[in-house]
Amino acid sequence: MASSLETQWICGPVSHSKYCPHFSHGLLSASVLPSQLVTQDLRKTHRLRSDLSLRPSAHSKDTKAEFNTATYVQLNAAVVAGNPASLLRSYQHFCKAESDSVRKVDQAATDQIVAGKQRAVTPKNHADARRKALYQPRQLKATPADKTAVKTLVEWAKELGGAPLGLRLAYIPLVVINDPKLAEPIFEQQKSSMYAGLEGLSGKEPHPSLFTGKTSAYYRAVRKGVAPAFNSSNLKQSFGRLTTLMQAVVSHAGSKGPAAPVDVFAVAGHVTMDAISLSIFGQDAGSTADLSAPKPRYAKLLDPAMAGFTKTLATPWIRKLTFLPAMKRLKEDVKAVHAEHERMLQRLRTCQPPPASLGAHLLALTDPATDRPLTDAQLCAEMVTFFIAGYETSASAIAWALYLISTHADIQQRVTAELDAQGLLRTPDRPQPHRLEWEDLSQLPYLRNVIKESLRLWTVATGGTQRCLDRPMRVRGYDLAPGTLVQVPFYGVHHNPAVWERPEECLPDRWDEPDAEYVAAAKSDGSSSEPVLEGTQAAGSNLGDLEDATAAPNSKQGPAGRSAAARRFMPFSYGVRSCVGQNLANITIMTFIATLCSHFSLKLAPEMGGSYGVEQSAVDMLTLQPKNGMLMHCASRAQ
Ligand code: HEM
Repeated sequence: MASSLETQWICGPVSHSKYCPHFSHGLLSASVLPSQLVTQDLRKTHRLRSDLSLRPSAHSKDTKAEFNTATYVQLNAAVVAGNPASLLRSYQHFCKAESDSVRKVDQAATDQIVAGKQRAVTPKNHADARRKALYQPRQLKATPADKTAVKTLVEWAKELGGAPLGLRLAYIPLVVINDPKLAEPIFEQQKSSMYAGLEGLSGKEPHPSLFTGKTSAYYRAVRKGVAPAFNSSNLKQSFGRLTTLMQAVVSHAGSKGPAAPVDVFAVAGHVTMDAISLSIFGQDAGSTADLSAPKPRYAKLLDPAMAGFTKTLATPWIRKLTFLPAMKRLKEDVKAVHAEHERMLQRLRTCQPPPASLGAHLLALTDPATDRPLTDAQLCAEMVTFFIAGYETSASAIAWALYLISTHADIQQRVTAELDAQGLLRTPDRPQPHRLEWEDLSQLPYLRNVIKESLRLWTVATGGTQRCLDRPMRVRGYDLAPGTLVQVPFYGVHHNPAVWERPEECLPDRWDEPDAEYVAAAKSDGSSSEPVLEGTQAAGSNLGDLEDATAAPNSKQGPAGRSAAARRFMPFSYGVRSCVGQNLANITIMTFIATLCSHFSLKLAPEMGGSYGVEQSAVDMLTLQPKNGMLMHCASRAQ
């Protein structure tokens, strides 16, 4: 007998509404997660921590009532990820932040005593100063309902590997699932209405795009029409120009010398912007010509408008309240970006992009409703989508992979050895290695493994996908009603200890295992003896005859001989609405990293604050980005 999820909701009524700039947290903290819930998480993670025999914090008694904003954000992320390991890591960040701020207070007191001002340092003053440093005060009180809620949340997270978690989004049930087996049929459901919140960004006349729209006849026509632009033979045609862009990166890093750090995230942003421009127009956008600029010109316009839209995704109506200074600013940002989109559209209509390009495929599309070419509004929405979906995501993926390489000497050494074997490594004896060629890409399996491991550990699309159920579904004995929102956070899936061995460790060799992208049969079958899903159709593509550039990596077939295996690796999502640009992304990431590592040895700059500093600076703005860039010292291999 199924229990009704309605009686099992882990959250009490929404009692807190804190605006939070991070999408997946913003989504929740704006309307779902009572702050008390998070407070209680802290208490609970104490237990998790001691379960795992970690040293208790000196301040553990104080954490029950107050904590700082950074921790709040971190823990929200962990809750969304629904994963005990991630909760734990967040808590460790919290303890480290705590001890850093307290250490500063202690140091100041010591300095005063040394300077002969010991009378100013009374025990009370000192205790007050420590307390103030510990918490940017946020008084939070937990209700009994919250306590029960958190117990359920953490117990579920721990025992079920995080799936499913029930929350409420503005009183609409939201279920978070990070068990790949349970998540599989969710990918057949329509995207939630949240995506439509991005639609005003492309132009004055908003139109659903490949990314934001529901799976409709129009959607299918567009996907079918653009997918061939991302197949190997078409991408191969612009590969030479991509490697030319990379020569500019090599010159830029070389000109800095080993002493001055290079922000590889910013540089990658220039390259990915040009790569998408190349793909659409057959010409780059000139971004790579000025790699010292912090951002490409278009990104300077797009990023503030995108950030404003992201923050208001769950509440798009708020954008109309232009008497609010933030909304007035957003209106101006959007106006500027619309003007730029207008220019880009004119360029697309007049530049005659090469036949293999994405632009040519876009211009050839027809709307099945009218049987006519796309209107300006439609074309603009599609064109802009590719920049929004592809530019920053690919740059972040490059930055995270380079971060792993630069902080793991053994990994960097193996990447280098592989490049050397291909004659791609610059050495004193080989000052001019051969330029990366298309055929080289398939000869770098270890680098490919490193990139996959990085996409898993540093899942760019952290929050994953959000779908809306169009029919009743039963998930692990819980009945979900039509209209329930279901979120599959890819970060949570990729860190789920129920389906990954040592999920928090960077182990590129795991990808050498056969079927590494799928849940091991024993685990997926053994995780639950009850039927986990009922009332769902068998998993299968809705795309019919669609020629999908991503068909192979997202095949629903699973590994040979195990057609029902669930896919656990989904950096580009899964199934019908998976990333159409993933081939371009993979090629750009691989080309960037192979070229940079061929010419330079990489070391994370001390300014980043080591791994701790990097992890602390990761922000989730729809995608996981290194907020402070990714500074690296690039030492030429020619010396
Ligand atoms: C590392 C880089 C990238 C990552 C991690 C990534 C990830 C994703 C994910 C997770 C989705 C599904 C989103 C959802 O369901 O909410 C998606 C969709 C999409 N991506 Fe990417 N993406 C990347 C690069 C690109 C590039 C380079 C392009 C094109 C230039 C692109 C174009 C798209 C489009 C158009 C969609 C919507 C597809 C559909 O619904 O049919 N992406 N991407």
